[in-house]
Amino acid sequence: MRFTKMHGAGNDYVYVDCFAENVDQLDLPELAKRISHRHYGVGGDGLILIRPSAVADAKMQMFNADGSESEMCGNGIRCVAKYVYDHRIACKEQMRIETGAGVLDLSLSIGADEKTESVTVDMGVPILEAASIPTRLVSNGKVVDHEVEFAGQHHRVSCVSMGNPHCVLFVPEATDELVLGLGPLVEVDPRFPNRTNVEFVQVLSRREVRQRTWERGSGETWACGTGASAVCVAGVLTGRTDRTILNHLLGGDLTMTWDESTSHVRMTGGAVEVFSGQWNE
Ligand SMILES: N[C@H](CCC[C@H](N)C(=O)O)C(=O)O
Repeated sequence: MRFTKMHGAGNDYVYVDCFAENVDQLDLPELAKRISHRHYGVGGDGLILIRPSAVADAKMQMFNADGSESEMCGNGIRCVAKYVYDHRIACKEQMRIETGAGVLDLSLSIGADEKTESVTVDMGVPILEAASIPTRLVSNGKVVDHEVEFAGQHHRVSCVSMGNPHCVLFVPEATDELVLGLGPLVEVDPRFPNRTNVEFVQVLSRREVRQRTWERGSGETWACGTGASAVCVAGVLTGRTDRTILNHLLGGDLTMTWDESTSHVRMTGGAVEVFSGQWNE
């Protein structure tokens, strides 16, 4: 089976082109675990399948490194768009990609070499109702700077779904103790029935933040696009940041806007193809 390694802001996945490869007989959660392994496999934050779609130019199916499936991946969808354009599956600078969180619109910026340089994704309208995220932190309404106790410590959290669940904590500094210590506890806290992705965010100014991410099913990653979207929304809801921010993640920067008139979140960032190979297991 041929695969391609790609990353968006250092959030790296193993991509399989299912326009060319047949994966029907494979145990996909098991394949995701093995191929993502950084010592025994190709190495990555998970596995993303680029599939034909009946309603869009392509369909993205995404698995975390632990084999669990997620609805959406913001860095992944930019890479899927780049692959679809650069490999001439659809030569369109405006394309639509189907995800577990609906069909999203993407706009590609093409370089002089005829390859995709950056991609803007319309991430849609964030989901804020607690039951739909889902979280049981409150019985109804939004979770915005809500005081919560995790392992005996008090924190303020804001919860946003971008199709997948996020819990955002604004902190003076995103330390290892928080990301690697608290992150895994929040991920599996029973008040998040589907588990959750966790973002630790330092506000640098009203227009600039620094984010570290503990991802559901993959641990710390170098970037998270749905997480950056959730952070953009949470920053506005809590009055900390403007509607357009530059988000510095460990592996690169993402520009985020929560549009006031449409309520849609837009994300712009790079997408990089690193290498291709053949998986022989
Ligand atoms: N890194 C991805 C998100 C993966 C989310 C996944 N860990 C989940 O279980 O929802 C992003 O760029 O949006």
